[in-house]
Amino acid sequence: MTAHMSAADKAKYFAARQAATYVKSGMKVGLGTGSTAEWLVKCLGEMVRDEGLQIQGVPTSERTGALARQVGIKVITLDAAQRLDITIDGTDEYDPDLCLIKGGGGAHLREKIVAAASDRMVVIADESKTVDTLGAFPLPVEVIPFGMRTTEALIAAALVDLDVAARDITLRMAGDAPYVSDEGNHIFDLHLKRIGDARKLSQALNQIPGVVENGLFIDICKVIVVGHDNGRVTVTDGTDGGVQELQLEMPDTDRLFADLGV
Ligand SMILES: O=C(CO)[C@H](O)[C@H](O)COP(=O)(O)O
Repeated sequence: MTAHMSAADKAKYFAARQAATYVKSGMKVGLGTGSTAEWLVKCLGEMVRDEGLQIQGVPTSERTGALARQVGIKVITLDAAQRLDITIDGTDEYDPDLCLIKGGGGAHLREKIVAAASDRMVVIADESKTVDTLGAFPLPVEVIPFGMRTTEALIAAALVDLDVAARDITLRMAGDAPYVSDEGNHIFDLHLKRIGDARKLSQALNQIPGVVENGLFIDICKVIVVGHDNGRVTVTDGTDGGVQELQLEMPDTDRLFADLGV
């Protein structure tokens, strides 16, 4: 049977494969969460197995930790690592200034803590994640369960004074129950359609008691690696604005799936 890889999967895989080249032996690496980051973890696992790459990984979620161990990456805690050389993670949106919305996978709290502890955050994505202005993707806001409806009311009140195009708030669900993050919290998704001032919004949200962290990543991502399904990869360096275009070889999907165990 021929292994099938969707166009989106190919794009994510190429971004991950290129970003994996930044990882060198001896590094402490933050491992992101989501379907794009999973390709990265699999690529790094293959490098550990086949090339003797020696790294220590700090996962940003329980599910990424489980996958990292499964593919042979040594997993340590953030406190054991203290400082990381690099974090590679996916995103839900990125704008021309490399500001992000993350948290579609419900892991933005740990993702932001890990990214902030890293010398460099590299984001991997496919083209569908690019936007001129953030906000089409609902902005996740993690809140503690205690008094969460009161916190929601404070969020709604704060939004009135902010430059956004819509103000709907929904509680993220997992089946019939509120979604629970790895930290035991819940998530409100803010349907804003367009965020006029992401920095101001982020600061306003994080000042509300009960809010733990929002999904806006501002001035954190340094490099974005965007994959295309034909193997083209665009690397944008946010520090100097440099753009590099690369062409990676198409994988033999049967061999790739066997190698990466997908
Ligand atoms: O922020 C995230 C998880 O909290 C993910 O990076 C984001 O949701 C992108 O996921 P995917 O790579 O599956 O599109």
